[in-house]
Amino acid sequence: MFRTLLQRTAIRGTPRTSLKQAIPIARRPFTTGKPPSSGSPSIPAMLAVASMGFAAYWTLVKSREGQTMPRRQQKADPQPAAAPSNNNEEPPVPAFSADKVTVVFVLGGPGAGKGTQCDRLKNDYDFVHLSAGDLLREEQNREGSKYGDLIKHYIKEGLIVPMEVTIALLEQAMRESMEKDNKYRFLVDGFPRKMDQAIKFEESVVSSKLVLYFECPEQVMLERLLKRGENSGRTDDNIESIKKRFRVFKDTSFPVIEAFEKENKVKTVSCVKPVDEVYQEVRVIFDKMFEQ
Ligand SMILES: Nc1ncnc2c1ncn2[C@@H]1O[C@H](COP(=O)(O)OP(=O)(O)OP(=O)(O)O)[C@@H](O)[C@H]1O
Ligand SMILES: O=c1ccn([C@@H]2O[C@H](COP(=O)(O)O)[C@@H](O)[C@H]2O)c(=O)[nH]1
Repeated sequence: MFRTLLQRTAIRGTPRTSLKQAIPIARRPFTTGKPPSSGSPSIPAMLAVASMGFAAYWTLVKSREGQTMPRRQQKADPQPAAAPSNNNEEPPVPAFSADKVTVVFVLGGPGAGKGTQCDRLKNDYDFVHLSAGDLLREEQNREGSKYGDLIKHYIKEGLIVPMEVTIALLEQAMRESMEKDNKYRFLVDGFPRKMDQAIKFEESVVSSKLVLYFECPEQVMLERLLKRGENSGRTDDNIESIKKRFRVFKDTSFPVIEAFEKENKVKTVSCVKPVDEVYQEVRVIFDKMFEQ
C-alpha cells in the first residue's frame, strides 16, 4: 500500500517548469561526455557556449524571482483523484479539492511548541493532527519498512527525508481520515520544511489554507528540547542533533515560511509565553477562520 502510494505520489506531481528548471540547472554536474580538448576552441564554439551559459543563467534567475507557491486549479471532488495524467506538459492535478479539504501547515523551529498547540486545536476545532515527524518515526519503526534505516539516519542527523516518502505518508494518512472517519480538516505539523516539499504537496495533494508560524528564540527552543530529551526517547533530542536541526531550520525551512508570506498565508504567533497564553492567541486566529 505504502509503496503504491509512494510511486503514485512520485509520479503525480511535476513542479512547474520554471521552478523545476532552477534545480537541475543549479545541480547538474558540468560534463560534455568528452575529454577536454587540448587545443584552443574556435570563436564560434566559444560564442555558442557563452550564449548557452547566459541562457541557462537567465532561466535560473527568472525562475527564482519572487519564488512563491504555484497556484493550481482545484478539482471539485474531495475524494481521491482519478489516475493522474501527467506528460510533463500538463500541470498536475491535486489529489483533493481545497474547497472540501482544509490543510493548515503548522511551522516553527524545533521545540517551538507546534505539537503542544496542535493537541489543543484538534479537539476544539475538529481537526486531525498529522505530525510529519511522527509519521516518519512510525514508518521508521514499521516492521518491513524499506525506508526504516534511511529515515533513522535523516532524523538523527536533523536532515530532511526525501519528499516523496513524507508526502506519501501524509497523503495516505489524510485519505484514511477521510475514508474512515469522514474528517476533512488537517493540521499538518512540521511540514513542509523545504521548498520542494511545499511545491510538490500543493501541486499534487492539496493547496493549504493557512500557515501558522510559531516564532520562538533558539535559546528557548534549546531549553525545551533538552528538557523534553530527558524522557522523550527521541534520537534527535540531544545537543548535537539539536544544533543540526537549528541550522536546517534557518537555512532550509525558514525560506518556506517566507515564500508563504509572499502569498499572505502566514499568521505568526510568538511561542515564548506559557502554553495557555500562546493558545489564546491561536484561538483568535482560528475563531476568525474556522467554525468550531
Ligand atoms: N509555551 C510553552 N511553554 C513552555 N514549554 C512549552 C511550551 N510549548 C511547548 N512546551 C514544551 O516544549 C517541548 C517542545 O514542545 P513540542 O513538542 O510541542 O514542540 P514541537 O515544536 O512540536 O517540537 P518538534 O518540532 O521537535 O517536534 C515540550 O516538552 C513541551 O511540553
Ligand atoms: O517533513 C518532514 C518532517 C520531519 N522530518 C524529519 O523528522 C525530524 C523530526 O521532526 P519533528 O517535526 O521535530 O518531529 C526532523 O528533524 C527531520 O529529520 C523530515 O525529514 N521531513
